[in-house]
Amino acid sequence: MSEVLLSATNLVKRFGGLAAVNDVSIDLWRNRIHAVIGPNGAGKSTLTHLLSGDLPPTTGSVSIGGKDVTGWAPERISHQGLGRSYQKTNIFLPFTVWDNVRLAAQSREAQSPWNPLGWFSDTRRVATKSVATHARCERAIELSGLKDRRRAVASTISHGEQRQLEIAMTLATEPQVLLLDEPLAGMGVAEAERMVALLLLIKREHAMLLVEHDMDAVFALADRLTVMVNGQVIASGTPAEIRADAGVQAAYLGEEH
Ligand SMILES: Nc1ncnc2c1ncn2[C@@H]1O[C@H](COP(=O)(O)OP(=O)(O)OP(=O)(O)O)[C@@H](O)[C@H]1O
Repeated sequence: MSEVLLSATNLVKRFGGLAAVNDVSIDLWRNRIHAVIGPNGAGKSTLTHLLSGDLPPTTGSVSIGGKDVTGWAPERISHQGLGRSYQKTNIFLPFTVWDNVRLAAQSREAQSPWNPLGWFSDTRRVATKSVATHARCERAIELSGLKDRRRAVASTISHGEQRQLEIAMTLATEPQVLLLDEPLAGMGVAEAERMVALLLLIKREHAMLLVEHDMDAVFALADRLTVMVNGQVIASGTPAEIRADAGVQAAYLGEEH
């Protein structure tokens, strides 16, 4: 059954005189992908930072699972059920796929701030203690399609597999809501197709916000779209509604979509 897992209301983020996000409201539903599109500088990344707690909003509110999380720190919001991937990779390249996922899973349990190098020396002891962590890692790796690559060192896997690994690391924290910032960036056609299939699989159990410039992927994936320009929402609706919106065509999409 579909339900709203994250609700953002009238979010505003000002940087000095610039309103990078200007009165944006968005609901994320379980089993639905909500894509946010718009030209460079539209405010898409800033919006995801507001939802994850990486930036506090100037005004407006965010709730997750019905709980008001406005102004909470990112770690606390993560514990409330939000997972996010970043445009800039968080992968530790000298470590294996499995170790990266395990570190991400353990970040969920740690009391101290995120310090992966410190934890790494301790991982063997923690892993044997924590059957639940192990199971979470197994599931995240399997779901993200990396089962056969678990022992590979992250620096040796392909770019597309590294993006799958980021998804696995996010899933290992068992989020209800996923914020994905350009998961297809830099991918070739075959890698992009694999990632689209993966995201369709993952969405069944999650609410997902997708920021992505690859419009073929966006229109293949999104159940709803929000179009931002200069910090403001100029349109929001189904893919068919967005395709037919003359204002969106003029401002962003052009003729091909
Ligand atoms: N920390 C900051 N301080 C000042 N201005 C900022 C800051 N972060 C973002 N901005 C500005 O806010 C606006 C929105 O930026 P944002 O990165 O959210 O856009 P975007 O839609 O994600 O762009 P892109 O598609 O290029 O990633 C831009 O004008 C940007 O320069």
